Amino acid sequence: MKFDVLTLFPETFELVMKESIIGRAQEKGLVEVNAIDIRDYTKDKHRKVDDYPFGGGSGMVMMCQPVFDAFRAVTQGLDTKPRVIFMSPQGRVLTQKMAVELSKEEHLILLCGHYEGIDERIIEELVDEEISIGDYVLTGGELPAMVLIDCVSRLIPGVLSSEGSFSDESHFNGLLEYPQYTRPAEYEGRPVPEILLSGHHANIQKWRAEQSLERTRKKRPDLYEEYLKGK
Ligand SMILES: CC(C)(C)c1cccc(C(=O)NCC2(NC(=O)c3cccc4nocc34)CCCCC2)c1
Repeated sequence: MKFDVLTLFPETFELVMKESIIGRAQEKGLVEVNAIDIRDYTKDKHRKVDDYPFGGGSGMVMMCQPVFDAFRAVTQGLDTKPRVIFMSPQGRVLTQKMAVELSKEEHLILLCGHYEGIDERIIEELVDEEISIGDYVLTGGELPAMVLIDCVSRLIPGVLSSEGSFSDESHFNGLLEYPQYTRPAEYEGRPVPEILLSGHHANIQKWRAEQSLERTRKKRPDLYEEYLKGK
């Protein structure tokens, strides 16, 4: 899977994307993350990438030319146009189901906005779909792009070393995780549920399944509904 990220802050990606599982996945050649600096494609002698909005208003808007030319640089020579995703508050909110779909792509181009936004003609012409990571105000699309890369990369075979455990991880079946404990068995007088120390694997699995269901029903009734529908 190749991610080409069009951004004004490529160094942010280099730092985050070489760490942890994404870094290892890149070393294994399973995932490639290229941060493309939109500013490298500006034709303006002052390397301008933004300008005042037509119609007035506060803030600046990202201009067409640098983004169009960065896009062309990434896609030139390719026989198929990769799927272009604009990380945007106006997009469909990212879910695990969408991540599974995206993980089947070979090559994704992610576009990150900044300032007050991007010129609409970029969206009309280049963008296939807008995806949001959630309803809150952010400074740019960079963190959302890293969130998308993280959740999609984990789904690529070979990226997660413990592939086996993935299947029983509760988010795989859409439920919240059961409570987790580790040593010591009693911490400052606080015990670990007996069942987990019993060694009865069938009972432990049953208890965990009940805990996942109960927690999801209580904390995320929306996910619980989804789960019941999917059963
Ligand atoms: C109603 C709501 C959602 C609170 C809202 C309404 C109006 C504006 C924003 C907002 O944050 N504008 C700033 C902006 N955000 C994002 O890029 C962004 C935000 C959230 C999730 C995202 N997922 O991907 C990208 C995301 C970064 C600078 C360039 C313009 C977009 C938010």
